Amino acid sequence: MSRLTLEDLTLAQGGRTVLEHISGTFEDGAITALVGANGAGKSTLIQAIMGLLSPLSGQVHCSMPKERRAWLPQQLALDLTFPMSVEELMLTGRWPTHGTFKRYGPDDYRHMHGVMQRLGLSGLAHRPLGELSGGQRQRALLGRTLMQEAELLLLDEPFANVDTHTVELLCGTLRDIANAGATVIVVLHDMEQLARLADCVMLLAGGHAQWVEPETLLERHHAPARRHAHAQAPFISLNLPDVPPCSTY
Ligand SMILES: Nc1ncnc2c1ncn2[C@@H]1O[C@H](COP(=O)(O)OP(=O)(O)OP(=O)(O)O)[C@@H](O)[C@H]1O
Repeated sequence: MSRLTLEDLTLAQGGRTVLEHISGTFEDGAITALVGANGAGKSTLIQAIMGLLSPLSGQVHCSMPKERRAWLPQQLALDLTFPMSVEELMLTGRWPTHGTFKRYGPDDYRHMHGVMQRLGLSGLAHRPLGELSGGQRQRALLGRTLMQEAELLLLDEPFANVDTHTVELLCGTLRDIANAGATVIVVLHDMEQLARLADCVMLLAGGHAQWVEPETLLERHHAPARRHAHAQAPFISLNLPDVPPCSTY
């Protein structure tokens, strides 16, 4: 089953077309890796899926309610001078359903404490966001989406600048979120993480999208590495002219 479909989307930024004829269906419960070089249009596509950017043509069909859609932007895009604690950030996850000015009830706090425990944040509830490490901050941001009970989760490079323990925790939590039926789309640059997480891959290049199986991408990536054993690159190679399309799309 799918609650998110892209139909022949053309998207522009600043009057310039960035992506053309983008189509595809995102299955419930699947994790899709969104892959592409800098400037390929990954954030642009995310903005369109979130309803923050109107397409020039085509449509995003999304049947998840707006309050159940969550977007984790790149960490660099966040204002860390904003005076907010981990607990306050987590509780903002309740705003879409709960409203900004209503008092939080015992259920909200119970849920929050469970999420904090799961993400190893229990000792950091009152720490200002500006005093967190990259990994702690990313856990707090994911915690916010768990508070929101997101059914559509879009993450832009969630593993950038985070420690290995946090990568483990985030990967496990994202899989749990998907197993619970959510649609998860993650912008990834790292092959190891792609191998571990992705059920399918949407590759953006030259203004177009191609659906590929993760295994195909990994085989292509590792083939040159076998020939040049000392030159194995950790990041995704995007020179993939003949990648066959993903069979499920
Ligand atoms: N607000 C904007 N106004 C004008 N052009 C923009 C704007 N935002 C993005 N662009 C341009 O649109 C293109 C796609 O940008 P986008 O941020 O979607 O790429 P990306 O794949 O997410 O890149 P990165 O990996 O660097 O985050 C780029 O050429 C970028 O310069």
